Amino acid sequence: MAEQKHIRNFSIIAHIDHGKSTLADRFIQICGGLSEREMSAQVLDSMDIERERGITIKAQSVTLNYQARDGETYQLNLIDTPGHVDFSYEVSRSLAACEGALLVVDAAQGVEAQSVANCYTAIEQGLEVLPVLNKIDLPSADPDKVCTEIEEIIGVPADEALRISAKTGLGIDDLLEQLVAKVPAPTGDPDAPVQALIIDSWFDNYLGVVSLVRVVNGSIKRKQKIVIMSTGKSHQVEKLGVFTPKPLDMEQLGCGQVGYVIAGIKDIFGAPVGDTITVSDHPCETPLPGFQKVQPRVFAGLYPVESDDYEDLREALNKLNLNDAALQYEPETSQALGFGFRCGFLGMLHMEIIQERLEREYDLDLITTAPTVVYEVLKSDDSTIQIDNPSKLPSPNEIEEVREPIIEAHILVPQDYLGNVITLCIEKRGVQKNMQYMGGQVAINFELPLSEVVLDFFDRLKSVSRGFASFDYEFKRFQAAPLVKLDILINDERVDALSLIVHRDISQSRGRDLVERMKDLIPRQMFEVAIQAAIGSKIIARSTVKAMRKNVLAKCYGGDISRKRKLLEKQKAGKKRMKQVGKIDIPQEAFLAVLRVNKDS
Ligand SMILES: Nc1nc2c(ncn2[C@@H]2O[C@H](COP(=O)(O)OP(=O)(O)OP(=O)(O)O)[C@@H](O)[C@H]2O)c(=O)[nH]1
Repeated sequence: MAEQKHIRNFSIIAHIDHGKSTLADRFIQICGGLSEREMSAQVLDSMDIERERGITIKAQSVTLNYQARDGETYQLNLIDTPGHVDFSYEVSRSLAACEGALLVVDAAQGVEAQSVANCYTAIEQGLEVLPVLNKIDLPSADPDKVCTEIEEIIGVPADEALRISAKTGLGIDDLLEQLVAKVPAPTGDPDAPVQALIIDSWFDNYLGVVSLVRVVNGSIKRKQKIVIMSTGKSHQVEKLGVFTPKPLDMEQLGCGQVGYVIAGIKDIFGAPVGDTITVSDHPCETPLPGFQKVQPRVFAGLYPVESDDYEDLREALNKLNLNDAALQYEPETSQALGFGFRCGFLGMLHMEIIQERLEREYDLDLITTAPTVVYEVLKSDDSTIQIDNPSKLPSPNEIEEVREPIIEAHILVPQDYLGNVITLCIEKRGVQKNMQYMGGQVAINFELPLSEVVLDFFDRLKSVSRGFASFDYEFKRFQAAPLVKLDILINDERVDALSLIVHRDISQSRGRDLVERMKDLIPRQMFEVAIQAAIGSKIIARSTVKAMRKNVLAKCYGGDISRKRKLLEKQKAGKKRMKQVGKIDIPQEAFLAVLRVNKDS
């Protein structure tokens, strides 16, 4: 087991695509964690979806042994952090297990808003931050300029920043040396009562709950009785060890180490993230501080296409929630969609990922309603309520005012695209707060309604700046605005799952766009379908889906039953991700039509 003074716990902070995974792979290669063949796939991104989307979502760790130039062998624990703006809360979680962080900046792209935010988190948590310039092999790399940016925008000295190429391997040895020299060893007390922080937990069908922990004080041994402090329950440690990145079982996890603990916990809420583990024969008195609870910002309804899948959906959400504390859900019923869950997410990417995981890992077919933010409503009786579902907005005579969430966006953009970005923010009802020129980049702050940001702001920002602008945001306050509820009626029935809350000034055009788009999305039925948009009792737009001319079954002449069944099955397959509302089949796309309307308006 490594001596405490030879342990280095660190994370890599980087904006998406700046090369974090490539660098991690390079470390693993140099330290001999995997064979050439095993290196073929990037190892830190462990979930399928991550690999496909090329983004890192969940915190993972890898333990490496590095033989340094001073002749000593160091144990390097690399804790992975996600790079997308939706997941910044997971960054602070990973950083809590570290003494140092490598701030990796693409030497051709320069500093981006997300890495600024994450770097501040690292500094706040008292970590030693080492700036590193990556992709130095690219002809477009401008390391001097990027060094200036790091100093001006982030405010960390960059004169000793190493210039590396994670791709070619240039400078990686020097970087490992710098890491060992500058990142401090963990300071815990090996003789104190055990305190281990749960950084991540996930559910394994064979092993039960697997937790990634950072041993802060004392040490945990195999077979020992541990206690999960929040539940007070004790369990015997069956296995513990480190990821190399393959799991490597050990006899004990020493003070300062990061590794996994498996203690036969079958209850999926048995070892929550942020909780403290101690041992039963000599327990500690107080738990570690844990993590701040995160607030979901975007809400949507998730409904099984087949109502029989409801319990499976609940079970799947329970399991996902174990290592994704940001995911919130509670049962909800919709007149149109039946039984489902209202789920809270950090942002749109988070929502898409959860939906994909539910469908892929848990084999569920789901309908998602259009995402919405939380509104605060001051009612005429002076009470205040928060609503996360537009259909719950009280009727206008009960409402004194409706308040929407306002965020402050911090945007970094090269000067050439500044005009486009400002135009976009103003279109999204933004109010400019601040602007500062730094090197070739401009840092601007805008206050924006969150509802305008969650839908497509990120994509639009990328497209108007050719991918160069980056942003980060924080919640500011609720603010009154003239907001109204727009209802959609299908054949005179109000479909609660299609209601949305919009700004009064654009409600007319939004309603018209929406019914037009729905007309194209709802397939023809045996009868005419009228689609209407209404505000209160006033109809503001209407469109019609014409009746279908032919009946598929008519072809069967009522005779051949097997043929008929085949046709029906074919139809059923085509019906996937459709929901029958009344007598009408509505496809998934129609529920999300509002997202696209937003893009064009
Ligand atoms: N030329 C060059 N390309 C690099 C270098 N390092 C990484 N890349 C490339 O940059 C792209 C992004 O690298 P990744 O390592 O996947 O980026 P990442 O930061 O891990 O991205 P996330 O996992 O989404 O956070 C890949 O196509 C890499 O091959 C480098 O030093 N030089």
